[in-house]
Amino acid sequence: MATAALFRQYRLCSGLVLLSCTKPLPRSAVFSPGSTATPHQALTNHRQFTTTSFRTRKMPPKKQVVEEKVQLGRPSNNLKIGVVGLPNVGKSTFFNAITKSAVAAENYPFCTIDPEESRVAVPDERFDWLCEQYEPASKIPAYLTVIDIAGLVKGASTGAGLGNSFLSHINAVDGIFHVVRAFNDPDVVHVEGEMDPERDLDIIHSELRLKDIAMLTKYVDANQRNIERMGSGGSVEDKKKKDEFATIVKVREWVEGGNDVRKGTWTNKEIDVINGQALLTAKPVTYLVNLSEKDYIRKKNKFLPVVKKWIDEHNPGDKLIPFSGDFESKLVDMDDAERAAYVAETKTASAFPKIILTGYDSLNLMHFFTAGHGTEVRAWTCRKNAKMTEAARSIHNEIADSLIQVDVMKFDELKAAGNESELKAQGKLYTRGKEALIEDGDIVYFRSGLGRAKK
Ligand SMILES: Nc1ncnc2c1ncn2[C@@H]1O[C@H](COP(=O)(O)OP(=O)(O)OP(=O)(O)O)[C@@H](O)[C@H]1O
Ligand SMILES: [Mg+2]
Repeated sequence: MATAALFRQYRLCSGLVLLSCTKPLPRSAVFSPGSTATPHQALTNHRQFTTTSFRTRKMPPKKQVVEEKVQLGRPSNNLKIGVVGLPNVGKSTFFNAITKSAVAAENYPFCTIDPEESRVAVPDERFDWLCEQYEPASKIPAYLTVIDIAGLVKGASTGAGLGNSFLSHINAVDGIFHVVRAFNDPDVVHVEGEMDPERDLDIIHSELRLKDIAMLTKYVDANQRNIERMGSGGSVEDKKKKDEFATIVKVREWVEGGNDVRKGTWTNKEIDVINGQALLTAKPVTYLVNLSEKDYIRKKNKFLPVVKKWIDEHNPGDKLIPFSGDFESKLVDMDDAERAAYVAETKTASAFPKIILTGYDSLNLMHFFTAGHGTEVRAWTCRKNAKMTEAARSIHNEIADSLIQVDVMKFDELKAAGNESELKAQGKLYTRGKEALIEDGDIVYFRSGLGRAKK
């Protein structure tokens, strides 16, 4: 009763103080139940504070509004990466080994026709540490979805090989693992005859670009007359259509100039238009160079510098990772002890952890964790720079829609503290609002209107 009365008084008094001020009060000036100052004294203190501070303090610089950069690609937490390349270069061999699947991977071109999809766990030492700490009944890592796609040949964009439809399979993925053959095995047929990774890169690169040009041209042809009819004036809607048309023409010129869409510098408005077109060369690419086992173990292959040079010239900044389909297939078929012995004997490790992490990163993905003692430790995938609400959406829409606030532990601080109770005792359990950005590796607890977020 007494507390309620005090609280009412506090609200009334502080309301009075705040109402009579034009500027927000500094913390020290606000009347509070614990303070010995009366509301009047608090206000006087505040006035003294503001009068002196006007003389001595400079006005803070105006805050610059930084426009958030729109990202190329789908804004989803469930992105997929497709394995692309010429026929018979080892795409299905790679897919089988990395996803521990068993799709047909035989020595003849167009062995794969329909796309195959599978998931691979994203390796993360932080996840392993959390599992040791929380001893959960269920351990669910983050996953990357990989899709094995049929081989492309020269002229695919105009229907050659098994046709244009294969390019539409690439349309359905968000990023590309481009497999380049650099193993020289006369028994494995090469669709172009001789080995020549530079030519192979040119073929895939130009087929993807030609398909984009065809899609952009289709748009231009369908809209040109309409845009011309609009003239220079027009409604807001007309202006929007004209801007969109101008962007498409600009993007087509860029691609016709031999460039991939993802390497252009685009404004946010242009990116919105590009994202509406699902262009193939807008997708991020990681180049995977398939070596013989011998070359992979000795870390030497005459084609590697050629591929590197090609990437630097055409798509600087894109990642190149050498691997060996042969070596990886062998490792997958071994049991743990055999694998460890083979890795030690050859002094060579699998390229897969690096490939998975690079692919995941190229899609702008990261993960955060939920962890409960004895229950579940789980890594959830979301886009980099996601707000708490978007991150919550990767768990459940209803949690995102009724999110109130989030308890956050930082992984490094948790590890340094040793456990959750010690971390809390150190005051390092943070509360974040739903608009705050989530960071890679955060261990979170979403507090939503639904009650406690399911772990
Ligand atoms: N690093 C390697 N060294 C030697 N042979 C390899 C290597 N990688 C794959 N191969 C062999 O190449 C052949 C073709 O492989 P795979 O079926 O995986 O190719 P693909 O790219 O999926 O072909 P397609 O486009 O026809 O589906 C298989 O016989 C496979 O064993
Ligand atoms: Mg295949």
